[in-house]
Amino acid sequence: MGPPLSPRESARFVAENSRDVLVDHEGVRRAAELLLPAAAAWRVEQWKSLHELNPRGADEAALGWVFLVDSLNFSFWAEREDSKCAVRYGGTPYTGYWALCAAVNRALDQGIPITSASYYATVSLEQVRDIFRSDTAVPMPLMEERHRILNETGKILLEKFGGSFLNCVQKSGRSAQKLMQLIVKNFPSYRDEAEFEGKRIAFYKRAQILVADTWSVLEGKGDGCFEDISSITMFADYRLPQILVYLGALKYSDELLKKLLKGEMLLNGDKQEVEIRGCSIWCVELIRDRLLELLEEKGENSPVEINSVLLDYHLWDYAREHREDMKGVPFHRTRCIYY
Ligand SMILES: Nc1nc2c(c(CN[C@H]3C=C[C@H](O)[C@@H]3O)cn2[C@@H]2O[C@H](COP(=O)(O)O)[C@@H](O)[C@H]2O)c(=O)[nH]1
Repeated sequence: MGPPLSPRESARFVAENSRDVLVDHEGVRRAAELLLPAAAAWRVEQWKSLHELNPRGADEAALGWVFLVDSLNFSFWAEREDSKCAVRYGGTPYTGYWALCAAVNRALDQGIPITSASYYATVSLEQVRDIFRSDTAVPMPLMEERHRILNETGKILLEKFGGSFLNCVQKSGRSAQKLMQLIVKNFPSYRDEAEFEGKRIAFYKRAQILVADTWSVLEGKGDGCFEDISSITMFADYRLPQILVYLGALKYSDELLKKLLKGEMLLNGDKQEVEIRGCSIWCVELIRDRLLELLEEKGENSPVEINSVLLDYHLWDYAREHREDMKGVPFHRTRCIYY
């Protein structure tokens, strides 16, 4: 089997052959109109200014933080919405993805060098359980997998990149695509691939968000000045499909919706799981295209930066802020290390 299709081509192929998930083109246009006012204000600097747990710096340590966090950036959803893992940091309880960031910052404050490859390459399961411990009775999911990934990833970073993700970034020669390929080639836990209708496809969600967070922590400057950042697609997680359905840009068949409302699990790689993820990526590509058209029509001359990364970030934050309103729309439950 040859190399997989790129995430964008994989998304197009899935959307063209999907049966249980549909991109609603009228919904795409409405979503773009709804997002247009906010889109004019999107800036790469918001990754820091809007999120207090993200690193302030743009140095090697900040890159080490991003690499560690994105190596563990998966599967935070709780079996029951009313009892979930939470990590208190600076007096605030954080849940989901933010619980991971809070636990990393808590460890660093306690003098545990959790972002150093020489540490996490040999960290023990007991130490990992303690570092990522929840302040509720519900632990963070997939703790054993997180431990295995820390050891595997740390060892590879030491062997191939001198223990520094900055070295990996510098090998990419300011190309987002080259950095993504370096990541999936060298780090097995990032190989988010599948088979669909006889073709090998790839969504590379964690590799793409790692490239995006690298671009963001470096504020699009120096080693992070990727001239092809616009070629990175949205990150196919379990939150974005939920908000795309909520906005009416994505539609599920009655059969699939019934399954999700019952809370049935989908296996990573299942046909319906691939359709949800692939159609979500394609849907965001189309919303991005429509936003660019609308800005063109408006003759918007302010230096607006519209790409799928900033659109994804905004939709993800929007989903977090509108959790209550979105309660009626189910997210798909898949337990895996890829998203
Ligand atoms: N598509 C997309 N998926 C994202 C993120 C983020 C956070 N990204 C950084 C970028 C902006 C902020 O500044 C953050 O620093 C996490 N996730 C995914 O969501 C899920 C966790 O959800 P919940 O259980 O509700 O916390 C899980 O699969 C996680 O991998 C994103 O931005 N886009």
